[in-house]
Amino acid sequence: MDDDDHDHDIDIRRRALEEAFGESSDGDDDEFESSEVAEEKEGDVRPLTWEMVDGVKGLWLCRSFLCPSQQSSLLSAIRGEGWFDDGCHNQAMRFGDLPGWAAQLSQLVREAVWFSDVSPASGKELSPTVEHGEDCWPLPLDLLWREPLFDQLIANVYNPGEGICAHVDLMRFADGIAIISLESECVMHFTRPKQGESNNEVQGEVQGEEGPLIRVPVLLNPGSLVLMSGEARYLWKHEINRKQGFQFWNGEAIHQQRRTSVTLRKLCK
Ligand SMILES: O=C(O)CCC(=O)C(=O)O
Ligand SMILES: [Fe+2]
Repeated sequence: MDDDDHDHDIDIRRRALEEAFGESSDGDDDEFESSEVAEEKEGDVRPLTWEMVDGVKGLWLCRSFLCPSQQSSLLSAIRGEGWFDDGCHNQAMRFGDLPGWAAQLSQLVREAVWFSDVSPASGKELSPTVEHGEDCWPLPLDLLWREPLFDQLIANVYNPGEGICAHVDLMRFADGIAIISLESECVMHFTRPKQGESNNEVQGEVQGEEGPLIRVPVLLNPGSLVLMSGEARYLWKHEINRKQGFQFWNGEAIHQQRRTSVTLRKLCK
């Protein structure tokens, strides 16, 4: 991509971000936005860098997906739904037409993929352009351009110590799943049985109940976006174990606080 193309792309992305987070003309309370975000728009557009997670094909992480003010706006929008007001519920699901803020979030996911930079850390310093293969996109393009991109959301609130057991998301959901993390950071583990291909690319091996497992930890910082497709979505289980003694990153225990996440998926036809 030459400099002109790059500037043009940044321009498009800036406009897209303005549309998603800009001053609301219809006064819809449903939307999430903030004046800080509006100020940020005047300045540089933050580069959205994507990392391919080593060893887990189809797993991508964008650590800088939402800046702090966007994270606060999103949290306020979620709280504004009143789903968790009674203190008894820690999960809410919506199908079909998503609230305005979730539709905007979906749009931001699409833009984050379309205007992505693949991380040099992954050893593949590529900007995805048409001449590169599908593997260079954080989400395969047929999924990226489906309509709607997502029609189901789950908001989860986890208190310290609470997580989610190892699972593959239900087959009623199509390929291409997004997870946005807010508040406390945490480590999500991806696991799959050791037998099979691509064993030489793995970061860790442990003994699971069903035999040896390949285990790949991923740090989900607040504001990060995870995308799972293909093998990451269908062959690997994901899990967050926040019980005492399980949340470590680089040898250090993670200080746990409340964590909120939004998972966006599409129902199969
Ligand atoms: O809360 C998360 O980060 C993951 C949620 C999840 O995996 C699910 O709801 O299927
Ligand atoms: Fe899941």
